[in-house]
Amino acid sequence: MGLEEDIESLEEEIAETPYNKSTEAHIGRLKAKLAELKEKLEAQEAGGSGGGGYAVEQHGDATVALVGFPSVGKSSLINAMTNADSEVGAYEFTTLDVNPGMLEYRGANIQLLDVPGLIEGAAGGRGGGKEILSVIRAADLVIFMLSAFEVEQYERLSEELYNVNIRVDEEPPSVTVRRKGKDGIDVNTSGDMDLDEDTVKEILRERGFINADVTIRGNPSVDKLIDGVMDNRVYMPSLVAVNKVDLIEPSYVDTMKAQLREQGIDPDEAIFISAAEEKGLDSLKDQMWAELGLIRIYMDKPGRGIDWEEPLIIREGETVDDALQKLGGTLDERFRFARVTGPSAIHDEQQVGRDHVLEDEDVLRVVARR
Ligand SMILES: Nc1nc2c(ncn2[C@@H]2O[C@H](COP(=O)(O)OP(=O)(O)OP(=O)(O)O)[C@@H](O)[C@H]2O)c(=O)[nH]1
Repeated sequence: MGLEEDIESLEEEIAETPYNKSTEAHIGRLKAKLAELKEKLEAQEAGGSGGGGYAVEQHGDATVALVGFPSVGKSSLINAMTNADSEVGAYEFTTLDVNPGMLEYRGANIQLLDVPGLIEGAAGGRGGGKEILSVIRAADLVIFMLSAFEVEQYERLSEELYNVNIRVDEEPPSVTVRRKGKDGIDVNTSGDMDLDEDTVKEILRERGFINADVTIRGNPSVDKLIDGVMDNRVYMPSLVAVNKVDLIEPSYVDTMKAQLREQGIDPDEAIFISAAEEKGLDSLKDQMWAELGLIRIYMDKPGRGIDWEEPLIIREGETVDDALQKLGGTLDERFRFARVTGPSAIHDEQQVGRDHVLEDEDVLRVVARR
């Protein structure tokens, strides 16, 4: 049997086995095996089509993937939000049918990618599906784009992403596994786990661990635990944008909101837009900014003063050291200390070291050796 058939028969077996305490460990083992086989298949396909996956070069400070069915308005949104002249890197995607645009917002360059092929069986690996998925996997944020008349499409979209191991708006489960020389598998939990130890052991053995210490925090499900022991899961935030709201009648709003709720989307968190009439775009940009966790650092350059026009863009939680890496050149080697004025500083011109955590709109001056 080929991998595909093996996967299919495992999926059938899982579907046919009732889930209860006495079958939990068995199901855990089957699901772990399934995850292994899928990983193998993925590696095989990536290898077969030109060697080791598709490295998508990152442009700008962050990348956002727009996913949605055909005709929901993805291209229109990219055109409305980006500057047509700044279509950096279009050549890279010509074979992938990915349509990029660069949005300049608060001094940051945010690359928007329209990935149209997703729904055409991408998760099953047909056509250019795999390449498209690797584009999404490399993104920092996913925007689910829905038409106001077809918000139920959300479910298919999120399923597709789940099936290719993209986890949106989920924290990675807290599972650490350390191999050891003997004594089998030892499971340590924080006490609130419902899964049996046997289930954990089955899953780990299936993953190839014979002797290991496993530490699990919280109360993961079988699927989450498997996520925690696999290497090919990616975690990213998402937003839901509902487009074409210019076309809906006021009387339809409640119906649409109810449909959103049925999909598990809080209507207050969805962003209602009209790409055609350029409405709601500021709010979308704002939310994107927040989800991406970008912050602006204004550099105070010797002899040139503070550059308020083109801030250095880094991420929330990053430090002076991260800023130095991003600035490049020899500043890193010559660094002596920095002076910070702004939200992260206790007082103006505070002297700080590499570990200092910066905040949005800090002014940073690097004092370096000559
Ligand atoms: N009324 C209205 N029409 C829109 C809006 N956004 C897009 N459209 C129209 O919807 C159609 C599809 O828009 P596209 O931007 O091509 O959609 P797409 O998602 O990129 O579609 P594919 O390229 O097929 O993946 C076009 O005729 C657009 O003019 C909107 O906000 N309001």
